Amino acid sequence: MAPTLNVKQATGNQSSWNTLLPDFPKGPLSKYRKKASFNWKEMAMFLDGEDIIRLKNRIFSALESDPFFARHPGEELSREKYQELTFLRCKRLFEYDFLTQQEIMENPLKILNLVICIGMYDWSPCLQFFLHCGVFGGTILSASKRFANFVKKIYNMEIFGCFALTELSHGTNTKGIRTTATFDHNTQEFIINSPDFEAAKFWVGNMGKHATHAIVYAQLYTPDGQCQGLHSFIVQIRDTKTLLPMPGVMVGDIGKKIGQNGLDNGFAMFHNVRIPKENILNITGDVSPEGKYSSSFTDVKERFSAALGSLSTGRILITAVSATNLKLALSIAIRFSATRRQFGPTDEEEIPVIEYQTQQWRLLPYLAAAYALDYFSKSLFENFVEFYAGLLTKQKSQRQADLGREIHALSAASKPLSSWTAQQAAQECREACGGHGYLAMNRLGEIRNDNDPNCTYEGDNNVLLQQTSNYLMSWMNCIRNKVPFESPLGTINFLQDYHHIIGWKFKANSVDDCMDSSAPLAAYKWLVCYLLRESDLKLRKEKQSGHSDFEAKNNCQVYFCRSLAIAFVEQTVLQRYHDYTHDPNIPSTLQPVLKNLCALYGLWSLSKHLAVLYQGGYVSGEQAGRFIQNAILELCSRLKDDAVALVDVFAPPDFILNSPIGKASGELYKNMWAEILQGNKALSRPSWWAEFCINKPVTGRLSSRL
Ligand SMILES: CCCCCCC/C=C/C(=O)SCCNC(=O)CCNC(=O)[C@H](O)C(C)(C)COP(=O)(O)OP(=O)(O)OC[C@H]1O[C@@H](n2cnc3c(N)ncnc32)[C@H](O)[C@@H]1OP(=O)(O)O
Ligand SMILES: Cc1cc2nc3c(=O)[nH]c(=O)nc-3n(C[C@H](O)[C@H](O)[C@H](O)COP(=O)(O)OP(=O)(O)OC[C@H]3O[C@@H](n4cnc5c(N)ncnc54)[C@H](O)[C@@H]3O)c2cc1C
Repeated sequence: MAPTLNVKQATGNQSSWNTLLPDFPKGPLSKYRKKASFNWKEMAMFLDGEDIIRLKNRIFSALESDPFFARHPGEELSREKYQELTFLRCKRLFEYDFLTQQEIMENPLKILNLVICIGMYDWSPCLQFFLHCGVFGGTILSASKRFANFVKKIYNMEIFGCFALTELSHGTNTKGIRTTATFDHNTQEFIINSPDFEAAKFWVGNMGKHATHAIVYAQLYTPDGQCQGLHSFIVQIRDTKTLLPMPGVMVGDIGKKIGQNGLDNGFAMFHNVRIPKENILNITGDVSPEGKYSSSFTDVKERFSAALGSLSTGRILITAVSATNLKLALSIAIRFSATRRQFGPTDEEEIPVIEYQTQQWRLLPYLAAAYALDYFSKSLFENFVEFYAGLLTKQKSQRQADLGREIHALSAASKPLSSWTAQQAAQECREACGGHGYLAMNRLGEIRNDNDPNCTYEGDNNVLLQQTSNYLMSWMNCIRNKVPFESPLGTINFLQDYHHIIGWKFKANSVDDCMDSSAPLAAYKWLVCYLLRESDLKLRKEKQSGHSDFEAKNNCQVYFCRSLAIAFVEQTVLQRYHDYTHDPNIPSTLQPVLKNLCALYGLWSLSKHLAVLYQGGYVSGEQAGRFIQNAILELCSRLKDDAVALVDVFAPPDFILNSPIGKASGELYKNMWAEILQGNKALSRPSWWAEFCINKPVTGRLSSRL
């Protein structure tokens, strides 16, 4: 396995911890904080390092003291007001300019932390800012030097951008995109057209109300009438002085969504919109003044991959964004569970609900997942930084191409894993907080609804998983013929041992044998090899029985390729986290709890595949399954007293978390009560009081109309 994030952080000393990480107020959570097996400040310093903690503190305290970011408890904003406020907040982010180019160059992980910190406050301004600077700006920046003028205008907000790939009738199927860009060599322009309303660009973030420019994906037509496939173009859609639509552009807002309503998602139709020739993003191809098409990619498939390459950035970030939502939801639910008391062994004493086995089993595996996925998303981001550096320097090596494929395969499965885990966790956390979890002020509904589109945008989860299984299946020939192979990040290297691994059996003879992550890791390696073999066999059988490639692939998804992609990415996340937590350089004060988290994540994830493990003969007998289940319960019980400290490590300050039941003091009732009474109309008589008091209904008056 290629090196990932190293165990490199110095934890500093007690006094530096106290300066950067102030103590929490004393209160009902103190009891659990005292019981923790480790010091949460040491863990935070170890995981993030001093530099990142300083950055986080800088961002959080700027937002907290800025009136534009003030919270308004009890107030309900209209969608229009929320969109306006989101834009004002986005402008403030420009004014803060939290990261210099120098800082980004020195430590690119700071960008990820910037996204996470702003998103922890609210995803709407975060996405608005990132879609403009990162997706719109980043795509243009990596295209070629000829866009320097655009780049300047992007980063001083002279223009505002969006990324327009999806259309009303096509999203996932990018080959089906129907917007056209026809080159007119007489005027040296491209003419952009939407053939009909079903080809209108749709769902595009920032397009609804305010973006002035869009990266528009369209089928490129050269004057010889040839379609050269999907390419992207910079198209001005609104006047920068008036925000009115440009001639030939019909642009608008798609309406209220389930979440993220500060963000204006929009549609646009183009009618003979002319743009200069230079506005083609010449990443995969270009057109000469005479209208001749050229591309550095001879292979059409390779050109298509490169045209969609920028989508991997979003998928990697969404892996981290979802892990962040997981952390937010858990911070609230675990602090609540450690302070909420119901029932008890005696009539006198009620116990915190976290003491119940079911509550532990419902929450603590997600806590373990939060740690594992957080680590994975950061390590994948670091892999991506290497790839992006290659793109900027126009690397054309085989390694660069292989790295792009591997990162695509990993991010196409890590986005589904992370977004689904966060989605399920947000619901579990909501229920784990009982009725109070359903009160909007406690934020679990917002977290759940804002996380939801992570499962869909930047590629639907179920379809993306097919990309990962295609990648894995592509090694089958090498495996069959025993041809050596490896990948730049080494994530598939273990498949060289396929013929040996496929014969492995579950070795644990006791619960104790399962308590280290090496046990689930071995099982995962077998599971991936088994599912690979079964998927390959199934595909070949489907083809032999006369099905077309399309039908055969379609018939191999459920229980085969889909499970393969999920098992592979879980295995990869676990492998990386296992290597990390078992590194001898981890401080001895932190290693035991980190190892417990890793083992719990591995066993809990694996337990969802128990049926296949039995079906394929890796485990047999009643005992094996019982060992795994009992090990999960034992790890939950061991982690129970560490849980509050483990969320203290990643929970943002109260102002950012914005949940009375999740506040660091643990005074859940006082905090909720205070917020309820702040609601601006909580105690007032309703404006429609007379409808009850004066205008009484005449019972049965309308029955004759039925
Ligand atoms: C802070 C967080 C940011 C959040 C931003 C939120 C805002 C949201 C924005 C958006 O949603 S923008 C729109 C996003 N849209 C999509 O992601 C579309 C999803 N669909 C696709 O990406 C693709 O069409 C597909 C489903 C991946 C592939 O479809 P298709 O079946 O037509 O092609 P294939 O034959 O499978 O692929 C051909 C070839 O290309 C390779 N490839 C595809 N994508 C990539 C990529 N990104 N990078 C590298 N390579 C790629 C694919 O693996 C095939 O290669 P081979 O297998 O032939 O080697
Ligand atoms: C909040 C939000 C913001 C967005 N922002 C942007 C943006 O800024 N720019 C932009 O261009 N787009 C944006 N999108 C669009 C987004 O990228 C698409 O919605 C996404 O790619 C999924 O495409 P779709 O909606 O067409 O789904 P569809 O492809 O129609 O999927 C519908 C269902 O069919 C299933 N399905 C489809 N194909 C297959 C298959 N081959 N095999 C099995 N099942 C299949 C899917 O799993 C899914 O369940 C945004 C979407 C949302 C929700």
